[in-house]
Amino acid sequence: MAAPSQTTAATHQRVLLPAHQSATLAPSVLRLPVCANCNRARLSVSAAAAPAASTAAPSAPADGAVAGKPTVLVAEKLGAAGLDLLREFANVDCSYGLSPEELRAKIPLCDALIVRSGTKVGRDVFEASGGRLRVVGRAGVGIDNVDLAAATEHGCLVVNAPTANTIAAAEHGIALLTAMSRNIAQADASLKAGKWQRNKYVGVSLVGKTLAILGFGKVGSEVARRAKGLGMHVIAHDPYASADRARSIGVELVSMEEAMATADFISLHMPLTPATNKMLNDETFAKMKKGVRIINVARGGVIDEDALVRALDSGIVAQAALDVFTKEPPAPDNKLVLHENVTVTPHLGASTVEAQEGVAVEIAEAVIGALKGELAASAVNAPMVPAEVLSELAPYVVLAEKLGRLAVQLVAGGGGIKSVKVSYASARAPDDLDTRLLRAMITKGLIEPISSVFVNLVNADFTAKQRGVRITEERILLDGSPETPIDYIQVQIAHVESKFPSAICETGEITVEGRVKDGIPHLTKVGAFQVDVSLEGSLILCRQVDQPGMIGSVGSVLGEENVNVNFMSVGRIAPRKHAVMAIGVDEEPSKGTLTKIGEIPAIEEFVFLKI
Ligand SMILES: NC(=O)c1ccc[n+]([C@@H]2O[C@H](COP(=O)([O-])OP(=O)(O)OC[C@H]3O[C@@H](n4cnc5c(N)ncnc54)[C@H](O)[C@@H]3O)[C@@H](O)[C@H]2O)c1
Ligand SMILES: O=C(O)[C@H](O)COP(=O)(O)O
Repeated sequence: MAAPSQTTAATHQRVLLPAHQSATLAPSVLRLPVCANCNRARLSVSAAAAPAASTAAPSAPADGAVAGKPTVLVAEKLGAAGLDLLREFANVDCSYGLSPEELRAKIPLCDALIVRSGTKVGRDVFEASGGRLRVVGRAGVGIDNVDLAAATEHGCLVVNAPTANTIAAAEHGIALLTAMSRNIAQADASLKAGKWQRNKYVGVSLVGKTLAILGFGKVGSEVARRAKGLGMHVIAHDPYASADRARSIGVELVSMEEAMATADFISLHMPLTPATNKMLNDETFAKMKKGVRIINVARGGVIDEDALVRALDSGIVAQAALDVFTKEPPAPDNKLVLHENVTVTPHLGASTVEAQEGVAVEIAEAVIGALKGELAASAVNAPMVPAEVLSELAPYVVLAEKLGRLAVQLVAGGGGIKSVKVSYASARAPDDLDTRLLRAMITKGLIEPISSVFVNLVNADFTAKQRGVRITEERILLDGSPETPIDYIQVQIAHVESKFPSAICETGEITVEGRVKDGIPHLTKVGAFQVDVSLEGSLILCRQVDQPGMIGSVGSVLGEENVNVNFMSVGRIAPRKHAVMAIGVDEEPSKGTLTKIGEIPAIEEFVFLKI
């Protein structure tokens, strides 16, 4: 018994077509999404899936490069262990300190780009790449220097190295905290200048003081642990952090207001986003305890730097210790850098030998995995689909793409597709079935045959929305065992005519439905007609008067032309009325063969579909 359940409106888009994407796209971008060797999930950004890199602008390998290997441009210094890993798999071009123009000139030759925080990877870079760039690896945490929207629009995966520099950043935060509170940098400079100023550099103690951590993520929580070890009272503000996790390390989560009002020290550890941009400003400084001390190893942009100068000058903020700046490097006359109550370092938070080796390996593995087509655990702009889930969904992924391909080929006329409904029939609870990947593959199947756009998991929703295609998803809850993830998938296109009118069901939509049988995707319904044909090779759909000899007539036309039939199935409404015959063929029949099929008297309509 079937009961319709939730309907989810997916948001979708029309793509800004990167110049490269010619009609020579690899025909099937995502084959089997699980690597036979390592059983790890594969994502369709692999070399085989690449949008015709060879047709993209210049692609000759650089000097010493091996043809056929992907090219990785490393634009900022990366640890040796990471470079070694990259060189085993790719041609590696280490070009540090490129100007924006030089980067744009090189990027059309590159499949992947690795940067730290010093390289801006803006829309111009993706546009200049001509579509060849498939992965941007950020060798570190913050991805505010990468234009994620542009990356997504160009189907380019962005991965980062989220864990390897956490401890280094936390240690640097503690180093700045202690150095600031004891005036280490100022006293060092004074002594080196020949002065002995013991009275000037009296510090403040940390024990018993309140430290407010803003951003209780990986770095923030490690700073908290260490500060507790120094005897500080630690509170934290983070709208998304778990109170249990905070409690487990003896930290109380508080409101922003409470953090402002009670902290003697404030340490910043949130990402730079539109919401955190200039989060500390005149208004927030005014709410702080007079004489507060600020530490920032997050991003310069989370502080309004002019407001901080004013707060320092007025004495609201006694001292600040900054590793990061809105503009890096800051201008030589930057007032904060020159302020006597400010301790500065040139973005050194991640700069330990250990962290840089770790980050290099972490990002090299992520980039190689992404180039191989594996789903990256640290993908920033693609949905995370755990490998186990992907492995289970593998045959349905193939089915989803093929149903999309079939459905779109059944559309007649140039009105365009506006509305697609996808129904997943399953005995699984809605929360237990992740359909993002299937939706992406249906989108790929729907869009690639009618455009030169390369669709992958990264840009599927964007591409559909850009093309004005609204895709809604529906779950049909079935009774039965939830062991099989999906019983059938149905794709319906509304408000269009069909070149095979029998594909339009009673409610007016082009309808195709499929199931996975023994691991093979099958087409099981066209319009109102039940059929059963495996989705391999190509497909001929015929509507005919149900009468003896039809299979033989069509079969012999195909046989005469040496077209091998791999599957045949007839679905009919009632005996001797109308029937739909679905014929799977290994070879593409010639036009003449198709004309001959059309001339068989009982055939009322037919269509040839490439799967
Ligand atoms: N200086 C350096 O060299 C260096 C090194 C590593 C990380 N970082 C920076 O440190 C920051 C934190 O890194 P991480 O690895 O801990 O990241 P993370 O994602 O683990 O933690 C960030 C935390 O900030 C929280 N957050 C988001 N918006 C917030 C808001 N409005 N108010 C309060 N909290 C908010 C999130 O919920 C999350 O818990 C990032 O900006 C990163 O770029 C700098
Ligand atoms: O976000 C980060 O990981 C840090 O800011 C480190 O940046 P870096 O790689 O430029 O040192």
